[in-house]
Amino acid sequence: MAGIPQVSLSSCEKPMPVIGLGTSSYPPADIETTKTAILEAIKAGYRHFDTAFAYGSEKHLGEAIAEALRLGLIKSRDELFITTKLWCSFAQRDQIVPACKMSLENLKLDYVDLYLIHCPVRLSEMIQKTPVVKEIIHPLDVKGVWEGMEECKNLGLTKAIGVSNFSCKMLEEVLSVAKIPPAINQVEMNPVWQQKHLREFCKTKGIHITAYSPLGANNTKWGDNRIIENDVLADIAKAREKTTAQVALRWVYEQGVSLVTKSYNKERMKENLQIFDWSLTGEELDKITKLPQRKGVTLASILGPHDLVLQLDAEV
Ligand SMILES: NC(=O)C1=CN([C@@H]2O[C@H](COP(=O)(O)OP(=O)(O)OC[C@H]3O[C@@H](n4cnc5c(N)ncnc54)[C@H](OP(=O)(O)O)[C@@H]3O)[C@@H](O)[C@H]2O)C=CC1
Ligand SMILES: O=C[C@H](O)[C@@H](O)[C@@H](O)[C@H](O)C(=O)O
Repeated sequence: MAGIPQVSLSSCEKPMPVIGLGTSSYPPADIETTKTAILEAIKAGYRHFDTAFAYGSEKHLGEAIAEALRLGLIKSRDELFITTKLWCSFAQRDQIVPACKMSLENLKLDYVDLYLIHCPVRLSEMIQKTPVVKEIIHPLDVKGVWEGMEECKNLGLTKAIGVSNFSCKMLEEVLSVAKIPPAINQVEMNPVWQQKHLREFCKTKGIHITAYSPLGANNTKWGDNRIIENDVLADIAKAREKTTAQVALRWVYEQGVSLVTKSYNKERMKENLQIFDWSLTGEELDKITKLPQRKGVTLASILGPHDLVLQLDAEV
């Protein structure tokens, strides 16, 4: 296996491996399954893990890290790049540092490498089960929330801060108040949702993009088989003796972004790492660029089709 390339982020001294293992599983996996998968992933070479308060996988990941250290799979926690996310129910100035500390407690870590605002809305109730009723959805107080995120970084609770599911418009708002600009915007991106406009915008602002659901989140309630069963990708895969998943992941990587993809299957997680010692031809890239575009994960499909949510979806 070729080594995993790394990318440097703004305002962060630690580089990030360009591929990370996602830990949002459907249906939510139990602790043993998750721990076993993460340990297998570490053995396979993964060093970057993506979790969120909302996934309920922080504790599982924390236990897996502790076990990996006990087993000597890694010598130090510093060898890992760990991302977690501020849930919308804690998206208020004075709740952010405590929410970050709660995640660190779940993870049994002193710091995370990256802390992201999960979604550009605030929920006025502690709720993890979605969709939610419209009365509890509110616009984000961008200034207050970003100050809270900056405080997390200044306190050393996280090495870098960023956002997720933010449009160009929302990013402009963050940039207009930020002392520390967001290092990352984590968004859905794959061959059928290529995010050209957002990518161009982020490039000019020095914000790195991480692609989530690069395989279209097949077999989850928020995704489908539009990538895994895409004929164009399948034809390229056949001709190149790769899998459709590898073609999709390689395409994402070749766009200069990083990616987080989830597999708890030992063979598939290894398969997903085998994308760094070959490349797509100009003709193959061209065919993929021309694929019809359709957003898969909308905020409305998660939070419910409420006015504010639909408005935010329309901005992306
Ligand atoms: N910030 C945000 O709002 C969001 C962030 N994320 C993050 O991104 C991560 C990845 O995105 P996710 O939505 O999980 O979707 P992915 O596109 O990574 O797809 C995951 C699904 O694909 C399957 N799979 C994995 N590898 C292969 C393969 N080689 N061939 C066929 N099927 C495969 C997995 O099943 P199996 O395990 O059985 O292999 C799983 O069902 C999440 O886990 C989460 O950490 C995701 C959504 C939103
Ligand atoms: O309800 C569905 C799931 O929890 C979904 O909201 C999350 O997995 C989200 O897509 C994410 O990963 O950030």
